[in-house]
Order: sequence, then structure tokens, then C-alpha cells
Amino acid sequence: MNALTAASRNFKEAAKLLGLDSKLEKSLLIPFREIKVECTIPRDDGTLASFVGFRVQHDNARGPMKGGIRYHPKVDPDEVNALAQLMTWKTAVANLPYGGAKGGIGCDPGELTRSELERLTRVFTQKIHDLIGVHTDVPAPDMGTNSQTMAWILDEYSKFHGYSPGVVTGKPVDLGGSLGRESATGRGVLYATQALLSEHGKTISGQRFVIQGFGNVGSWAARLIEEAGGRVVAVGDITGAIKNGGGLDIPGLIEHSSGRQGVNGFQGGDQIDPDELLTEDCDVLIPAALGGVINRENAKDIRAKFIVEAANHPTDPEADEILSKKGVVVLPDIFANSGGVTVSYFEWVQNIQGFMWDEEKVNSELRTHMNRGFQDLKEMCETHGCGLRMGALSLGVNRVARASILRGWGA
Ligand SMILES: NC(=O)C1=CN([C@@H]2O[C@H](COP(=O)(O)OP(=O)(O)OC[C@H]3O[C@@H](n4cnc5c(N)ncnc54)[C@H](OP(=O)(O)O)[C@@H]3O)[C@@H](O)[C@H]2O)C=CC1
Ligand SMILES: O=C(O)CCC(=O)C(=O)O
Repeated sequence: MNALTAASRNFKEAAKLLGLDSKLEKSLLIPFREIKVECTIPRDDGTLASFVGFRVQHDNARGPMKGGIRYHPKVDPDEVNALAQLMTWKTAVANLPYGGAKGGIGCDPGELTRSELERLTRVFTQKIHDLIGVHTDVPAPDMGTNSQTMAWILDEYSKFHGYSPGVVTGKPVDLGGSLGRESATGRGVLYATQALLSEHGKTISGQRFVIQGFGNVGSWAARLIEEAGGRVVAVGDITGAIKNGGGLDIPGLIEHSSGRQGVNGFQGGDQIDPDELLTEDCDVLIPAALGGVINRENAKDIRAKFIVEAANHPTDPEADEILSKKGVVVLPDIFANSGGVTVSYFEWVQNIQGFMWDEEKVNSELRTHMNRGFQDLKEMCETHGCGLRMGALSLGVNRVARASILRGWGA
């Protein structure tokens, strides 16, 4: 199912649960602004290459819009729109003073050299600099982008507006980035998983985990889960998938997969078909790569008892129904991966205050936020007698609706 159709279908169900006025419902669904820009750069060999970049600013009722920028060949306007919408509900679930946005450029970052990526990022920033800002819209990394990408955006933006570290988060610590931001999404996934398992009388220790995606989020989640006593029995990325029932050596796998090598060829396990990774036997499945990977084709074959959505929209609504009938508990993306944007908020606060926190404070505030978010989510599920996805969505949508009404934008 198309990402936007899926996100809108879930939103409408939450709006119905909350009894939202139909005009407010419509205004919450339509994005505040959609930006599409052409980015042409010279390649290193002197030829020209053109790319299309997007930034969808979905909603700003609760504060400046916030969300990552993705570099991936499959970036398309509908998906960016869906991801921007999810950011609005996610920042509200985490109770951060932000709205939601998302951006992306349709490109394969693995095919571009570092200097080509820098030129592309700078051209994209030139085209959108008037529409982002510390108090309007604050980008961050997502798939295919990282702290270096944020450093280039910061530098290009600052040429037009003066030095502005708070215009992006997830930047290098040397440029005002926060300690703990790089690991934050994976760490938030750990805290969210601990909260969920504890509800079911379990701990991380002794559980078997399968993780799809071994980039920033997947590798940090794997590392922290292993440190907490979990057994990561299979991992996959674009290059392949690897399995070891006794538990993979995660530091070894991180070392092996660094650079552009990926997990393929790692000797500490058996290679498996990446298409079978999601249906491997395990206790907790963590999708941490693309959207839409759990769908009506494979949902019936999932063997995990719990799914913790580190990726954005990995499960489409048809799969949700199948999983719910099977008794699989799905912890939804807008809560499970909110550790990233939460520490982005801490970074932005530090930039505005001009005062840096130590990493212990960042991690302990993150744990407090994740635990509070889980309690809020549970209360919403109890109030509405619904599952975790509807609980999270109705929590987020309700907070945004209340802010919209208070600002005089709704009935
Ligand atoms: N970064 C953040 O702070 C946040 C990220 N997220 C979400 O988490 C997910 C991962 O993001 P992030 O870790 O930052 O991105 P990265 O680019 O760092 O890593 C993405 C990973 O997914 C793998 N991958 C790509 N395509 C496939 C595929 N078809 N099958 C299997 N694996 C694949 C990549 O493999 P390879 O490297 O070999 O290409 C890589 O291991 C995304 O959905 C993102 O939106 C959510 C919240 C915050
Ligand atoms: O850190 C941020 O601002 C946003 C991260 C992001 O894009 C996401 O949570 O999906």
C-alpha cells in the first residue's frame, strides 16, 4: 500500500476514535507547505546531473516543524508527505514543542562521491533556505544522510542568515551537535523495547532479536540490545543477511560492515536469504530500514511475538490487521523511534541556550522521556480500548488538534 494512503487511513481511524470535527480533520491532514526543487550539480567528471529534492512541512500548530532529510533512490513526493505527517504525530506523542516535516532527494548516495554529495546538499539548501530556520523548520539526518550532511546544510544556510547552529540537528559535536544524538534513535528503541517487554513480564536479557537495516538506527539498536543481554540472532541490510542462533558478535559485525561493505560476507554466522529475514524465528523483530516491508504478503509468516518499529511506517495497515489477529504486539514507529527526534530537541535547546549537556544527562533525559511517552500511550489505549498503534496516533493527533483549536485554527 502506498505510504500516504496508509498514513492517511490510520490518521482517519484515529480522528474517528477521537470524534474530531470533520473540518479540523481535513485541515490536520493537508500539509502546511510542499516544496519541490530541481537540484543540478556538476559531477566530478564535469558532466551535469539533475536531481529532485522535496521538503514537506506538514504542521506547525505545536511549534517549529521538525524532521529528517533522506537521500534514497526511492524518495517520492507521496512518501515524503506521509513521513512528514508521521513526524507531526511523533513530536506530539513525545510531547516536544514541535510540528512535523520531512525532506528527501531522489538519489543513490552510494553512487555519488563525497564532493558530489556536498554540492548536491549545498544546492538543495540554497533552494530551501528561505523556508527553513531555527524557529520555522529544523532538518535532521534520516536514511542516506548523516552529521556531515547536516554540517553542509548548516554552513550553506549560515551564508544567507548568519551562523545558525540551531537550524539543523544531528550535526557534528564540533559544530554544536549534541552528545548522544548519533546513538539516540537506537537507544530510544532500546528504552521503548524495555518498557514494552516489562509490561509483558519480560526483560531484554534472554530475548532473541532480528534486525532489518544495519545503518545508524539498526547498528546502534543491535549494539545496545546486546549490551543489555539480548541475543541478536539475525541481521540484514541491502547487501544480504546473516544469522547465528547463538547470537551474532555485534561489535565484530559493526567493524565488518563499516564503510560500504555491509553485512554480507561476515564470517560469524550463516548467510540467509534477505527476503526471509523478517520471518525468521525470534522474540522481537526490529525493522530499521525502509517503509512498507511488512505487508499482506509476509505478515502471516512473521514468527516474532513483538515488532518494535525502528523504521518509519514499516508495517502497512493490512499487515497490522493480520498481525493483530495472530496476537503479535506491534510497538508503532511514532513512539518506538522517537528517541532520535527527542535528542534532536535536546540539541536544539542546547544551541538556543548556548550551553552543552554531558552525555549522561542526554541519555538519562531520553530515558525519562521514553518512559513517560510509554505511560501516556498506555493510558490512551486504556481510555479508548484500542491497540498500541491507535493509542499512539490518537495521543499525537489529540495533542495537535488541541493546539490547533487553542490557536484559533479549528472549531
Ligand atoms: N536516523 C534517525 O535518527 C532516525 C531514523 N529513523 C528511521 O530509521 C530507518 C533507518 O534509518 P537510518 O538508520 O538513519 O538510515 P541509514 O541510511 O543509516 O541505514 C539504513 C539501513 O537500511 C539498509 N537498507 C536499505 N535498503 C534496504 C533494503 N531494501 N533491505 C534491507 N536493508 C536495507 C541500509 O543498507 P546499506 O547501508 O547497505 O544501504 C542500511 O543498513 C529509516 O526508516 C528512518 O526513517 C527514524 C527515526 C530517526
Ligand atoms: O531528529 C529529527 O529531527 C527527526 C528524525 C526523523 O526524521 C524521524 O524521527 O523520522
